[in-house]
Amino acid sequence: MHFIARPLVASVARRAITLSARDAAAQPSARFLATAATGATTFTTVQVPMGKESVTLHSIWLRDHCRCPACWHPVTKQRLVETQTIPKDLAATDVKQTDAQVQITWKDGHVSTFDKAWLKDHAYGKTAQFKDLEETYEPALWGSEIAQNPPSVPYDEVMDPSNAGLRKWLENIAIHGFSFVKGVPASVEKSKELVARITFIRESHYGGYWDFTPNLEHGDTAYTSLALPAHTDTTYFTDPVGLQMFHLLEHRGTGGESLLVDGFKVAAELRRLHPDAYVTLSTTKVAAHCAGDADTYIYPKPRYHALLNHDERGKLVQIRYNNNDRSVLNHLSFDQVAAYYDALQKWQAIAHERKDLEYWFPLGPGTVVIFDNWRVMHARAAFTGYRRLTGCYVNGDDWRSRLRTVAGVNRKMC
Ligand SMILES: C[N+](C)(C)CCCC[C@H](N)C(=O)O
Ligand SMILES: O=C(O)CCC(=O)C(=O)O
Ligand SMILES: [Fe+2]
Repeated sequence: MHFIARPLVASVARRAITLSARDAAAQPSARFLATAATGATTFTTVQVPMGKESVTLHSIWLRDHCRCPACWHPVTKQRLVETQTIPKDLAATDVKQTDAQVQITWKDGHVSTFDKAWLKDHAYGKTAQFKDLEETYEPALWGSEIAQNPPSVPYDEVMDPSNAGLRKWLENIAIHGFSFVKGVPASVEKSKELVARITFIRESHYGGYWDFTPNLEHGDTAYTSLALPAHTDTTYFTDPVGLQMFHLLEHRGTGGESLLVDGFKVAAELRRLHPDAYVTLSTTKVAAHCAGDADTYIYPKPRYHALLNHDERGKLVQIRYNNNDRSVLNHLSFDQVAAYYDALQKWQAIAHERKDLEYWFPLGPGTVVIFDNWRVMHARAAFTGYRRLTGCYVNGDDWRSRLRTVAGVNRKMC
């Protein structure tokens, strides 16, 4: 009986667990927020002519999005209209259209003029709510084959003020999740100048541009000569760092090779092979900490986060995984703990044991690597001897902003 029941119980339990993991993710507050969002309030609407067709939009939305210079600052692209002053029963006294525009006269005399192209982009309701109108770079997932042609840009091209090389460097990161820069003068100064082509460095309790050896200067295994398994950094920050850059300036000893693994590829494999585990790692939230220094004890707020994180359209946008830095599991139910470890080990079997997903390479003076810490995991082989690794962090928002500006992405989402 015991043996026969086990698979049945396990599968039912797993289904229940998956559901409860989902429930656990949809905390009461999320459920409350969902109902609150549908609270009924009546607003007047305007039938906006769009050529032969028309679209029904709320008057308050139209007035709130008025683009006249008194309502929307033409330079700063900031709203000036005070939304709270817009009456719920605001009525339009006249609506006129030309080929390219629609002009609405409100009963208070204010006139709002909209480009039809803008309205077409942003009119909500019938069409899908979440539109990303700006150019986005589709990730190209990779495995060990990336070694044949790793994304790289020569140093002097990145430093060229034309920004063509900088754009290539940033597009490499957006598409492949990482890029080398070769021919970098082997100094901290020149490495700092290089990263400054993107933007400012993200300071942390590790400092700004770090330059370290295995001397336990900080209470973290990165400051030892131990091997480090594939991970993303700073899972204990509320906002894990966006980029990480390494420039190994000196190593007198053996080992210490670097590894990159495409976390999005690992996630795609997990989804293909173990969809339940993908859901569990997308909905079960765990904690992480940084507590190795006497004067530092960091964990995020809110405290718990999933390993796989998606945007509002369900697109995977962030891997948050560092098994060494994960905190004690004391907030899950008995069954959720089992489901979590089952899913985690399925993730780890792909992330840590699939040679076909590993890209090992040697760092060294002159070779800089930079990677998207929200997507690409990094690791290090154990090493001996004196090893001086330098590098820095960069905020995710700031490197993505720099890419948009050098790529001339239009600002349709303002
Ligand atoms: C990069 N640097 C050596 C400064 C810090 C390393 C921090 C390592 C930490 N366990 C984490 O994963 O975030
Ligand atoms: O020493 C290395 O090559 C990298 C160590 C590491 O993971 C880190 O510093 O974040
Ligand atoms: Fe790391």
